[in-house]
Amino acid sequence: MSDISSQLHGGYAHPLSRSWQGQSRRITKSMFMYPLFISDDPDAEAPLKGMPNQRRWGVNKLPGFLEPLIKKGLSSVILFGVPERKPKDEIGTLADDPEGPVISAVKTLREKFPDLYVACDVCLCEYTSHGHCGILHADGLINNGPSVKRLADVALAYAKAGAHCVAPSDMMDGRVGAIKRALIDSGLVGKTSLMSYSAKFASSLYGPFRDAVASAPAFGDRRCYQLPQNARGLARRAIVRDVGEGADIIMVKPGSIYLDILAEARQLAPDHPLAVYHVSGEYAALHAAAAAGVYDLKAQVVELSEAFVRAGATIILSYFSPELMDWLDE
Ligand SMILES: NCc1[nH]cc(CCC(=O)O)c1CC(=O)O
Ligand SMILES: [Zn+2]
Ligand SMILES: [Zn+2]
Repeated sequence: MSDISSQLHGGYAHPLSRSWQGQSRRITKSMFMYPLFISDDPDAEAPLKGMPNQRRWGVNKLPGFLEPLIKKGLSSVILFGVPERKPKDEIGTLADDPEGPVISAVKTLREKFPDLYVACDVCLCEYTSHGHCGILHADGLINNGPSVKRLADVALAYAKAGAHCVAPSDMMDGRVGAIKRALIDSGLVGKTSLMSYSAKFASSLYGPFRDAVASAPAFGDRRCYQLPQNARGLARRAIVRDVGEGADIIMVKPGSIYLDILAEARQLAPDHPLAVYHVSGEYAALHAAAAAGVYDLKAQVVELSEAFVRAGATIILSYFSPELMDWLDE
């Protein structure tokens, strides 16, 4: 009954997650999941310097911003919290603050937009004083055990608040199994999808995101937990591991320059929805290149989306989601 491998319902509890179980070769609006930065200032609508057209949104401003996009066909979002008012600490206490940005936004969005699929990124780096994705040993190295326990608590708090999907991006070993176990033990496993950032590489393409959420590590880097750029083998092992630990959706990140890994993920997890994260650095670079006349932005974004789908993606996390709701009508 409570075995991890027997839990399938959470992966298709929502009409949208049911649609992702097919493997369309065509780009559709329902493939796009829009990443949103949520401030703890409820009235924020602050432009982000490295990411044209993106903002840090306060909970009060979010419904007005999203309503027209949902009317045009936006069907899913993924939330990242940005605490600007309360102090960060060593263990990321603010991550599951009941009055914090993510939990408030989940509740608001579930109430205002009953059909919208709401995913929550699960990580500690936005909330820790040191900016790392887990809890640290005294010597500054990642302490995997307590990190996994803390991340499972955070994921559970988001699921309890109403998230359709929890998505751990921290890269600790064993967190997918721990989160699945927490969902089973709390009775939420049948309605909450678990999307794992399985093959997330230590990339130079995350800079604009780290500026947006103020999550750059205060010292060191993330190379001891995110995957080495050359690591095809580790990526394959992580994908297989996360399938075994009960992930409902597998993700590869970044997108464009990891298409080979995406195609491998499709082979290794042929029966799972497969997500690709078209990350902040890719987004910023596309805007810069289009502004320099290298190509037409829409043409290039649609071409890239074709490439993601051709390689096997069924879900695309993209900051271009708002534009795509128009472009895919044309
Ligand atoms: N856990 C942090 C996290 N979650 C998503 C991104 C990057 C997303 C983007 O660049 O758009 C990052 C940055 C990082 O790992 O440093
Ligand atoms: Zn992180
Ligand atoms: Zn290490």
